[in-house]
Amino acid sequence: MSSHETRPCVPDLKKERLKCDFNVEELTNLIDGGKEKTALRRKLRSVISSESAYIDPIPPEYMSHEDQFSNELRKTCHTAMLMNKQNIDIKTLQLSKAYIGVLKDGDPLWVHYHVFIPSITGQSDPEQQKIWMEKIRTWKIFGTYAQTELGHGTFLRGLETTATYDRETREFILNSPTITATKWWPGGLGHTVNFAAVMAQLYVGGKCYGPHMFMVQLRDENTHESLPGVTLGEIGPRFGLNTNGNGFLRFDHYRIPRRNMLMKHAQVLEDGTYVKPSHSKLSYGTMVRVRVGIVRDTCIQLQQAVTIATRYSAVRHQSELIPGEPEPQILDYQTQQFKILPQISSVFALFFAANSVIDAYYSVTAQMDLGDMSLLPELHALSSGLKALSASDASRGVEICRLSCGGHGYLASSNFPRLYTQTTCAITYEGENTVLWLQVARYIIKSYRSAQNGNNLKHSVSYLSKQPRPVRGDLSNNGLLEAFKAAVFKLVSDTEGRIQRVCAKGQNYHMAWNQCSLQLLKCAEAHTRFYVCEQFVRKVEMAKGTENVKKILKNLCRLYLTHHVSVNSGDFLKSGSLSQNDIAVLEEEMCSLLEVLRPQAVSIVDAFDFDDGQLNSCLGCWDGDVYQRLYDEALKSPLNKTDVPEAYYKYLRPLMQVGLKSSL
Ligand SMILES: CCCCC/C=C\C/C=C\C/C=C\CCC(=O)SCCNC(=O)CCNC(=O)[C@H](O)C(C)(C)COP(=O)(O)OP(=O)(O)OC[C@H]1O[C@@H](n2cnc3c(N)ncnc32)[C@H](O)[C@@H]1OP(=O)(O)O
Ligand SMILES: Cc1cc2nc3c(=O)[nH]c(=O)nc-3n(C[C@H](O)[C@H](O)[C@H](O)COP(=O)(O)OP(=O)(O)OC[C@H]3O[C@@H](n4cnc5c(N)ncnc54)[C@H](O)[C@@H]3O)c2cc1C
Repeated sequence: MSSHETRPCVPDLKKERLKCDFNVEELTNLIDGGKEKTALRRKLRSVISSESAYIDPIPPEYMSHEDQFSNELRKTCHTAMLMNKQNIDIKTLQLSKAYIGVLKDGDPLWVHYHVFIPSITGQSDPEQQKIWMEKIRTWKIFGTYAQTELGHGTFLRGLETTATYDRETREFILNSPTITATKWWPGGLGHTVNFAAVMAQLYVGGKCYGPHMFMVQLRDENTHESLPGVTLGEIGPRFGLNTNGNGFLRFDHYRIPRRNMLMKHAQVLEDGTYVKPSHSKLSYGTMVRVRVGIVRDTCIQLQQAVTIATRYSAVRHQSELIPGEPEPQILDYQTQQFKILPQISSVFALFFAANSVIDAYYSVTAQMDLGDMSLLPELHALSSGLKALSASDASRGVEICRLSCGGHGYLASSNFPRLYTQTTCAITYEGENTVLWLQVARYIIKSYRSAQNGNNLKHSVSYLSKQPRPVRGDLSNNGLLEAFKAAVFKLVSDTEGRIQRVCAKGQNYHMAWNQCSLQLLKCAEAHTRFYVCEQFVRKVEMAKGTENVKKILKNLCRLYLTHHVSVNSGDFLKSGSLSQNDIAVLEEEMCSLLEVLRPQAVSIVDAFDFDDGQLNSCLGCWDGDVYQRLYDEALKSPLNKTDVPEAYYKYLRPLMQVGLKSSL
């Protein structure tokens, strides 16, 4: 039973919480990664929530662009100070969910912590790390990751910023030769950071060696003024995340010492000798790491959205289910359950997938540190696929949750607009999704061809070694996983065959690839979906705990499988791995799972254990007092300060006084 049950809430939510048939705390512990982690998160949360510095003076929606930025910078700097004072590692805070809700619409130091620091630790040699990390630790250096330019974000070989080695002075000269070479987007670049890890084309002795990373000071450490040869600014309001301080940067023949090239993997020696890395894509390592982290971040954003939608759906009553009877909770409508419960199952699918890709990341990078690069392509494909799938599933999920709350979901005070802009931008940043899907497809097609040539495949693509033969009519979890394999195999073999046919007609391979790219996208998504399903099934099989928690996990897993079979039924039918009758049986099972899970829905989202401050939503509060909160929040609008606004006297009254001249 829920440990929160005694806290006051509206009768609808009380009734829901009384239906709970599992240990909510146990599920919370599972999601946190153990009892100790739950305790640590709550301890951190109590530190955070007792800080008056985190209270916004007015709702940020009513602040100017400048004030919003300043307010969030104030809070993020306060956090650094606070963690220092409390002797808490800031990374521990950020990796627990405790910090959620403090920063409302971005964090000017997010890229510093999550992209810049990993670049320094992952791309510089031990001596460089020692110097820079000490300055980072003592807050002398705040940095960003400056890669994207006005002209190119995706195609890194097309970047135009140059870093030319001057053997005489032993310096690199950074230059932005064109307008399109302007660095554009890096978080915090505008007015926050004083350093950047800059991706630039390395030139030595007139030869281009491709994109490499450089540590570049941009602002004076004392005055914070931009240094001569550096032009900086902010890029203006965005769709969301308006306080991330995204900026632009131009170099005018700006000189940095030779040792400011990040030299863990490649080096330029004093005499200009270029020492190449053991793998040409090692300088892209930061992106792999950040993509892995995005799976977890988007999962947490979806947790917030489903918590809001589920609680609201238990409180909201609308229409009649049975004529003449009282209006039911909207959660009783099957269509509403179908909006929300698959999103809850998605949270768990992403949660298990995030854990497995994080494990894979650490084991592959440990192997790479010993010089074995063989698993890098697998890690690249896995991290790219899971980043793309998690960002698009979470973003779609948040939007479905918003829609499930009707009109009130459209209010800023529901917090859906912010959750949506946070998840949808993850589709774009750190590798645009389509582009990443095509990277996954490249790996799958290459693997499939290798198998066709008699080689044995390993890891996530091993099932492409030979045609899977699922047992007809086996609709168990393992049976469905076999059906998935067969469906993906068919998609991949058909697509590869089509590429070959297009080539046979005289088209070159690259054009054939482009002509088949819609199918390639499908292959990539289906392969990654299969991976997520497999992880879900295996992790639930291995889960320890009480029977009732295991039952919840099993039902959610089954809902995830049946839902995705239903959505992609055409692929299963085409491959012959499932029959029409199988699909019908599974869809019926999916509907009964909605009914089975519905009474537990509120308690499952309670287990995500967000407090009201974190959800920041009138619709998702613990006590369900939705209508009073909506009303109170509306009263905060500056327009409500006066009965008759200034704009009436300026515009509406003169118009009303003139009146219509004719009766047109
Ligand atoms: C309320 C509080 C909220 C707080 C804030 C919340 C959120 C945060 C907000 C903002 C976001 C923050 C950060 C975002 C940071 C960024 O976006 S940084 C910029 C990221 N940019 C990208 O990701 C660029 C995408 N492009 C690429 O990754 C590559 O260029 C490419 C498209 C993959 C292709 O590269 P290219 O050099 O052209 O390679 P090519 O196509 O020639 O392929 C060669 C082979 O290399 C393989 N490969 C490519 N990448 C990698 C890699 N990373 N690792 C390993 N291998 C790689 C590729 O598959 C090819 O292999 P083959 O064997 O030849 O097939
Ligand atoms: C909120 C936010 C924060 C960011 N933070 C940073 C940061 O801190 N540092 C940084 O360096 N960058 C940052 N970026 C930039 C981000 O990484 C890029 O925007 C992203 O990688 C996409 O690149 P692009 O903008 O050039 O898009 P484009 O590549 O121009 O994409 C436009 C369209 O073209 C399509 N397309 C492009 N190439 C192909 C292809 N090969 N095949 C098929 N279709 C293709 C895409 O699918 C897309 O539909 C940020 C962006 C955002 C939105």
